[in-house]
This record gives sequence, structure tokens and C-alpha cells, in this order.
Amino acid sequence: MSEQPALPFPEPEGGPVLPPVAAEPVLELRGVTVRYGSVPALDRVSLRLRPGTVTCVLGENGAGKSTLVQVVSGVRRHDDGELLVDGKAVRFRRPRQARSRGIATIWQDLAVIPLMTVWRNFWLGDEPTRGVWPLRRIDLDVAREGAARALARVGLPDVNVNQPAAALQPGQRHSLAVARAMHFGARVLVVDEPAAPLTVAQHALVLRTVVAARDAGLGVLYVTSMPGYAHLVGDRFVLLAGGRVAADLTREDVDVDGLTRLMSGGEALATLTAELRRAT
Ligand SMILES: Nc1ncnc2c1ncn2[C@@H]1O[C@H](COP(=O)(O)OP(=O)(O)OP(=O)(O)O)[C@@H](O)[C@H]1O
Repeated sequence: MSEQPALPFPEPEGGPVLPPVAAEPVLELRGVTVRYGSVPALDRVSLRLRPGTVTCVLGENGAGKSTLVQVVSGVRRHDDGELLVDGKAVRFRRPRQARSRGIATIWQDLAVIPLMTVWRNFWLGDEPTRGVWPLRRIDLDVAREGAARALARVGLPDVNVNQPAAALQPGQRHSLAVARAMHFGARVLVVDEPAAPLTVAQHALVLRTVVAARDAGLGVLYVTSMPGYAHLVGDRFVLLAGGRVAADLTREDVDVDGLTRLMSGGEALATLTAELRRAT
């Protein structure tokens, strides 16, 4: 893993616990193609995601980012190529299959149950209990403390877990979803950046969760159209344009200005790459 830059916020509580970076990818795409009719939305896309690292997937509107998220999270099956989890080829038929392999996706339009408290939204039916049936009941103290601790772990230490989830800002809802995914054992975190404009403070919350997940040893796929934010947390940058990988770069290869320039010229770069492929 490359050296991380200074972040515009403090590290998560307790400081980073950097795991040894495993050599084997937890998630890999090999030549994945998805077609809508005859038009490929993803065209032979390959990438590798190792535990404890952040790969940012960047691209303009229509580049294929959402389709990529759908494939790795089991919403859509790929037509060609291979999707591998822990080195084994998988073909998810439904999102539950992806979740059971440890792939947690935080969707753009993520939902909470607004009138339920934050802590109940955290546990959602898996609350810790005490006593034995028929006197078994939710252990309120453990449930509240557990939710608060998990939220602090992703960089949200001061949230009142007894308030209704409706009171949470979009960035805080994102933190809640990531805290939940990490608590319940996710190994890959797929962050589909919210489409709604976020304030800098809200964006900082999203970036904190990315860093917290990375430091806990998850492989993070951070899908965004904002190179500035991506460069703050990414180890690797995969630029999609017209469904193809137009560039696959490490932090050593590109600075934030270069990444921004590449994004604006991504379509032209993809066309050029395709021409070169044809010519060889
Ligand atoms: N259901 C669909 N039917 C037909 N074409 C589709 C469908 N969904 C996406 N596409 C096309 O596939 C391509 C990739 O779309 P995709 O939504 O994955 O891109 P994106 O990078 O996520 O864009 P955005 O940021 O606007 O969501 C686009 O050309 C899009 O028009």
C-alpha cells in the first residue's frame, strides 16, 4: 500500500490499525463485459482489489460506473469475463449472494427507516438479547453502546443513537450503513458515491468511512466522479470511459491534477486506446 496523504479530518478513534497488505486480491474482475442490447456498458473491464487498499473507480456520466457496481453487488449478471472472490469465479444471481460473500454495497440512494432510532437502524433485527425464551429481550444498553461504538469506529463519535434516523444528514446515513456493514463482517466495501451534492463536511464523513474500512483490512471500491476526493484516499485509480478502462494508475503514477486532467479527457483516451488495440 502506498503512503497515505494527510486527510482533512482526524484519523478514526484509536488511530489507524494498518493490517499487513495481503498479496491476493479479495475481488477481481477479468475482462468483464456487460451489454445492454448490442451496446457494451462495460467492455472487457479488469481490476484487482486487495484487502486493506482503496481502489477508486472514476468516470464521467455514462462511463459504466453504476453497471460495475451492479455487477460486483449481484444486481446484474455479467455477460462475458470473470468475477472472482478470493480467487474463485462467481456469478451472482442476486444481491444476497454477493452479501454472503462479504461484499457490502453502500448505494447512492441508501435508505434508513426514518422513524426508528439510529441504534435500531444499526441492528435491524439482529439486536443483542439477554435472558432466555420466553423472557428473552433486547439488551438495550449493549445495543445502544454497540451501535455508538461502531459509529465511532467509522469516524462518527458524537452521534446520539437514540434519535430517529430521520434526523441524520446524508453523510451520517452513509456512516451508519458502513458501520453496519463492517460490524456484520464485510470484507469488501463498495461505495457508490451519493449523487446528491454533499457539503465538504458530509463528504469528509464519506471519506472517513473509506479510511476506516481500509484500516480495518477491507478492500474498498470507491466509485466517484470527483478526482479531488478520490486522490485523498485512493491507492489505485481506475478510469472508465465508454465502458472501458481508459487508465489504471497508482498513487505514484498520478497526482491530483493529472487525475483531473485524465478524467476530462477520458473519452478521448478510451478511443485512442481502442484504436491502438485494433492496430496491434
Ligand atoms: N438499463 C439500461 N438499458 C440500456 N442502456 C443502459 C442501461 N443502463 C445503463 N445503460 C447505458 O450503459 C452505459 C453505462 O451506464 P452507467 O449507468 O453504468 O454509467 P455511469 O458511469 O454510472 O453513469 P452515471 O454516473 O450517469 O450513473 C451508458 O451508456 C448508459 O446509457
